[in-house]
Amino acid sequence: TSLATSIGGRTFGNCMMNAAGIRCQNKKDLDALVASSAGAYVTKSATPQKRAGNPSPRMHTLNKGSINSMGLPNNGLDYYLDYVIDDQHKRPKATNFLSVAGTSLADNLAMLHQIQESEFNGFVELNLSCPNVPGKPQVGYDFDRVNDVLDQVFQFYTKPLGVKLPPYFDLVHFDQIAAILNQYPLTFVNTINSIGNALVVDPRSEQVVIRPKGGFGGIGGASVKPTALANVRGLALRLKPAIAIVGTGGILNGVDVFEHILCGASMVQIGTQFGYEGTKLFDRLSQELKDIMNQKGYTNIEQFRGKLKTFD
Ligand SMILES: CC(C)(C)CCc1c(C(=O)O)[nH]c(=O)[nH]c1=O
Repeated sequence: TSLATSIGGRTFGNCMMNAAGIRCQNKKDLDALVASSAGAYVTKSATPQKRAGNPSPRMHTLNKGSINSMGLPNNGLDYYLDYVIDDQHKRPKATNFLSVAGTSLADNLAMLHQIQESEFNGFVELNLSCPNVPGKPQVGYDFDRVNDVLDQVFQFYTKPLGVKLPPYFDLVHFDQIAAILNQYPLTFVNTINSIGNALVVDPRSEQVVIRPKGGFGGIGGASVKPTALANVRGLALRLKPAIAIVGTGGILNGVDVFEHILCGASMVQIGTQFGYEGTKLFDRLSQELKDIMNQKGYTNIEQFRGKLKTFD
């Protein structure tokens, strides 16, 4: 039973990896991912310079979930670029993911130019949940802006690149974002990022649970799985086959991985649950997925990827 997958002509021994932002901010975290049974790793979304991020408490644990407003704490692009290039020398057959989230278009373009000129040969994951011009929603919810960003990026960026999308909740939005993405030579689309600007209240203290943004933050974990599966499926049905789908959101068990793949995901990412369980999560999920595949008579994921049935 093989959990291998391929994206953009690269093969991965395991179709599971971490989601950007969780246990991937420093060398120690990334080394643990390299040593784990995860098929790849992605680095914490990078900005040009190191950032401290928001004041704590900025992440709160929920029952099987999380809310966060971290504020992009990261060690800066140079730190992650050095790490992935060093790792690529050590493990030339592996494909590493480098996440980028500039707080402006200029920052994103500057970082992508630097990566383009470097010897990095892995995948860039461009985080489109990054902020936009004031008065506008995040880039991922401003379709003209998405088009503009990708148009400018692909004027010069020739290495494999994917985008990390926020969740959409309207079928017309699936149509609109897919129509834009299909115009570009994207290697993958990663869906979903946390469900933005949720609010968790502690009825005992009568207070919100995180400090930044008056308590508003992104939700991850079990409660987002139906939205995540809808976005994986909605985009799988609309994107050209050359654009692979990375499924993220609500994965706690092997059956959740199976469902993401059934909806069309070629790779899955785990955030919240990976945060709680650490890298042994990948051993557990791999065994659980293999057990499900054995019960169903599948020997590889291509046999069921995207094969979700409807009633008609
Ligand atoms: C939300 C941003 C801070 C603009 C990007 C980084 C990010 C964060 C974060 O660093 O707060 N948290 C998420 O759940 N998803 C993200 O993409």
